[in-house]
Amino acid sequence: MSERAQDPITLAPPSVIAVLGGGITGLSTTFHLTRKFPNARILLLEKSPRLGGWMQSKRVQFGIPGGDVGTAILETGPRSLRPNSSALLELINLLGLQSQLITTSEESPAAKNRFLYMADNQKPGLTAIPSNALGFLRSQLALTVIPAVLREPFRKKNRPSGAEHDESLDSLMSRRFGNEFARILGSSLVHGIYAADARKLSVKTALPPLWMAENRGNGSIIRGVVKSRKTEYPLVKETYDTGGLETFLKNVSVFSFKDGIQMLPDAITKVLETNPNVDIRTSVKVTKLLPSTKCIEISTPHETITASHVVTTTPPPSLEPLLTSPLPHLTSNPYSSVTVISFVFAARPEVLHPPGFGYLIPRPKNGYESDINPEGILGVVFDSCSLGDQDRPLGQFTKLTMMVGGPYTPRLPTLEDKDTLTKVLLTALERHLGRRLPRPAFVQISYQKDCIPTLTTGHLTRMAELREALSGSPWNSRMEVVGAGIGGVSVGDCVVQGRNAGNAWQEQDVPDRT
Ligand SMILES: C=Cc1c2[nH]c(c1C)Cc1[nH]c(c(CCC(=O)O)c1C)Cc1[nH]c(c(C)c1CCC(=O)O)Cc1[nH]c(c(C)c1C=C)C2
Repeated sequence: MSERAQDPITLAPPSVIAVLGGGITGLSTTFHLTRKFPNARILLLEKSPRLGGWMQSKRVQFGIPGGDVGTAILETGPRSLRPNSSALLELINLLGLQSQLITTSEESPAAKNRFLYMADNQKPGLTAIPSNALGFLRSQLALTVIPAVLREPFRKKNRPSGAEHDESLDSLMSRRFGNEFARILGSSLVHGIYAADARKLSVKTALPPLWMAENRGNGSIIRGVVKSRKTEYPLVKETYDTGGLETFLKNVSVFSFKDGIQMLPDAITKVLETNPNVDIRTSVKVTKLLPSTKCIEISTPHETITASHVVTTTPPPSLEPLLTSPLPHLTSNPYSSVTVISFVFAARPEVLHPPGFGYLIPRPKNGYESDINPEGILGVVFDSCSLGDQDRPLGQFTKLTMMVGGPYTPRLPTLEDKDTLTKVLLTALERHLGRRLPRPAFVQISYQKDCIPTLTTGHLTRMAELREALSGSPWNSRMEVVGAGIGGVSVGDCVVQGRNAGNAWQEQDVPDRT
């Protein structure tokens, strides 16, 4: 592929598009751009040697009693997907991945049973989060949840001045349901999705239905939930080519693929590799982006590439140092780092833990620096319950994953001292599960640095300002900035951003501002 944009005049469709970043957003972007602009040449640049970003699955082998060998898929990033994103289902359909799906039914214990580990309790232990109102009556959480929910509709409207446009999830939950409710349920939810502190997360970005329910209910979330929400949703619905996957996944809670979640980026890569208009380059570090009226020059240590258009999918903080013309708010959001520890035990799951999704640990009463939960454990996923079909021999061993870090500063041995670290974490796991555990047959530890952005209060306003800056000089709408740090952290959010990338270039190009 020639490095010069063939037709870099304004009012022309993109001729050479550079996509920066080869994670799920970059791959989805490239995939959809090839469909949108079949005549454009597309260059995908990734700084690391591999594509797929945080989606990384590995099949490991280990000994099981009787001298046999077991095999299991271990994930270091997202491990399962929810069927609530039409863009994701469409991508799976277009890639022909249906036959590779493994699913967890909504009726299975993995979907129904979720637990909290209440580290602050006098007798700490796992507590089930009830799945219905009746369940709460008998739950340990009854005293926190039931009065809070019953009282909420009668609490005065209390959104404070200064929070008219956004506030943290913790702040909204505390105002409406009380501090304990927010600490226990709000913090756990945010640990499980963002590995972050709910006191920093923008509720309007992360949980817009909650924010809208309060508006609709004239100050009460419960009243808002009960009230019709017809008027808030767009009347025109996008159409997605899902090939009937919605029906196939109708009663499915989560799903993955036979060889793990990495099958998704791998399948996109395979399709792109056969497209003569696509050039994928890994281990290429972009050092500078220089916009002009007609193109954007992309510098790497070895060459300068001229693109008519650019989509950058890398984390916004890593985009900032590349820019010769600054863009606002790229460094506004902090990122969470998580240590992911996968354990495989040569014992059946029902012997080691209750059937279910796993458990989350709420923020300690005295904060993240307190002595409660010194290991900084955010939660543990019982993978065998939802993803056991990936492994052999079926049902004969237990796979679970512990997540550590996020807003905590874990007091733990270093990663280099794997044996001691494993021992400390196993002791904590035994404490949580209230039982002795056998020696693990396999342990994998991986440190995921800056893997999830915390989209902090005011995020949506900042992103509107960023878009505004990109539409003006010198970028003139030639560059789009997308990805988890911009448009949402779920895999569905990343895929939909890739699907929408370049939509503005389709209709018309920007007027010449020279
Ligand atoms: C590395 C740890 C991660 C934690 N959260 C995420 C990662 C990669 C990202 C994430 N997890 C969930 C979502 C929402 C998905 C959606 O709404 O469609 C996101 C963006 C939910 C979730 N949390 C856990 C699981 C198994 C899932 C389902 C999706 C997935 O596989 O990621 C478990 C879990 N994740 C984290 C913790 C601390 C945790 C504990 C039980 C952090």
